[in-house]
Amino acid sequence: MFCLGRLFAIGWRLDRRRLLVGGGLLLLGSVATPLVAVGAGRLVDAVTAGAVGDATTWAVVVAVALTGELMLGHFAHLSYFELAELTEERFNRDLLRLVNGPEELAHSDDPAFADRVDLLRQDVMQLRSTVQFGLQLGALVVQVLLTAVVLGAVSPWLLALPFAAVVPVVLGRRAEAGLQAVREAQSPTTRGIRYLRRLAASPASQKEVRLAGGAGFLLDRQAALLDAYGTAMAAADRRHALLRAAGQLVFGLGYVAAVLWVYELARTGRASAGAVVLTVTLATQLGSQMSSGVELLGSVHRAAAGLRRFVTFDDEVTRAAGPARTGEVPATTGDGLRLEGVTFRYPGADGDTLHEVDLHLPAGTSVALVGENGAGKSTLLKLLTGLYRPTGGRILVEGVDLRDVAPAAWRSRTAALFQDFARVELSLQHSVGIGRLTDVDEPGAVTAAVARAGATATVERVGLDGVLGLGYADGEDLSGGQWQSVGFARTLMRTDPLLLTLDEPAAALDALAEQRLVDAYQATAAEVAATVGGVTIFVTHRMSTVRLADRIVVLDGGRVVEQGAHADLLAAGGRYSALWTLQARAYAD
Ligand SMILES: Nc1ncnc2c1ncn2[C@@H]1O[C@H](COP(=O)(O)OP(=O)(O)OP(=O)(O)O)[C@@H](O)[C@H]1O
Repeated sequence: MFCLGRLFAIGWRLDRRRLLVGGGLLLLGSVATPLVAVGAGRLVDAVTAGAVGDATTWAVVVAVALTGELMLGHFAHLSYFELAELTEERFNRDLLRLVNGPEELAHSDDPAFADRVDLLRQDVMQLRSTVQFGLQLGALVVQVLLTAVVLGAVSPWLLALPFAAVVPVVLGRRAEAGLQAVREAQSPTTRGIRYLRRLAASPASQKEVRLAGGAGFLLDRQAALLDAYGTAMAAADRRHALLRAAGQLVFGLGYVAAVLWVYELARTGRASAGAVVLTVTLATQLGSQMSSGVELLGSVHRAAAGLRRFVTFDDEVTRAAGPARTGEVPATTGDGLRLEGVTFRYPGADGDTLHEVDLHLPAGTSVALVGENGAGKSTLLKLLTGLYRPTGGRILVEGVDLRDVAPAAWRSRTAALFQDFARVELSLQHSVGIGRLTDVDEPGAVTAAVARAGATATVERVGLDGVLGLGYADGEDLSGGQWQSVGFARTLMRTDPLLLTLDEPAAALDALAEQRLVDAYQATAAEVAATVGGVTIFVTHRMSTVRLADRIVVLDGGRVVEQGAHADLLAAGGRYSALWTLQARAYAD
């Protein structure tokens, strides 16, 4: 009832006219159903008595009631279909808000979070029609009450039949709850099945799957998961079916008793033939009403569970966000960035990825971050850009703890190109422009960023209005390197960042494009250092680029093992020197 109350309130706010029209039409329709039974009974009595006039009247009543029942349901459907669309849109918006709600990204690494979002997506589809189900349920209750009144008028004993109809409804509801619990417990398996399907069918992975002849392997894994899912659901379905059958048996026995009883009344002259027809019709209608009731209650029950998940999720997101942080980003950058004993562990991970990192990056410094695969370079950037919070230690911006700064304020002063940069399949103007939303529709700003990123050739080919990618439109697909240049241009939309980070931004670029990128990076680094004292961090394995930085930081196993200028680190003869010599030798050979 909590669910229906809230959904009706939502429906009322979304479109009260449609809610009232849909509800009104269904209510009228609900009167029509028992009227058909009453009319049929009276018709039989009129025919047996030879009263042609009465028979005609009741025949018309039955015909009108039958037509009305069908038509009203049809018109009601038009109203609540529109309402369902609005409801779905509202919950989708809510879901997007909640998924993006937590200020940090830590939740998105939690598999349980993905499970929940998956379930919520399914819930939206359930919730969209719940107002309709609620209205139909209401109409059904009115029908059953009217049926009870009419049956009671024939014989008070017949009132037992509506009660017998409640048994299957209750048992069906219990069965549905059990089924739902099993479905939820199977969520990781269904997620796995969906993932394998995507892996086998997505254009990105299909090439490798095909070359490796891996389709069979993936199909086998999928079959194993489907098997596990099928076994769990089949057992639950059996229990569900047994409970429902038990309920229907109770009603069936009640039905037989009611028919025998009214037959007995008629045989002993205490009821007319019309009363027998009336009772049999009502009892039959009650049977189908009961089935609809079980279905509708099941749907409402599922929607209630979904709505509860939404409410709990909302509470948790709000709680996780903690009190709103309103601190300003310090205006000047003399001290720059400091990391003090920064430790970080991914949610659910067994160990720390970063250990007690101490770093001071004065304002205006250009930094190259070096280290083997898995050393923690990207993780450090995620912490610095405020996407994750350190699990220990603190990050200071101009002496202000990042924890006290409003996340949105800090993000608005950072610009980043991540290793797994997004391929934003919008028009080139928007794909780049969303790097700074205030200028998203400014062709001048986008053209300038594109030029600095060295992606002018892409604009010439596609045009600013040309859609990138083939995801949903007949757009222009780009090569990996071109996508990366577009991502770089997006990053450069922010012209005054206090922190600019590029994580292996040249991984997909050809030698010429890489050189252009390095030049653009250096120019930007110098510019932001001079104008706002911005710190720039470049992650790369290319030592010729690394040497250009003011400061080189070497990470190993999540620890800073060396830092300093190129010449000092070479002279120190440590890890950096070894890496340098290795690459230099490779080039010399
Ligand atoms: N979302 C995540 N959840 C759990 N562990 C993660 C996650 N992302 C990274 N890790 C782990 O953290 C460690 C550091 O990863 P990170 O991506 O920071 O390394 P990296 O130095 O950038 O490596 P590369 O040079 O390969 O890009 C790795 O062991 C990785 O498995």
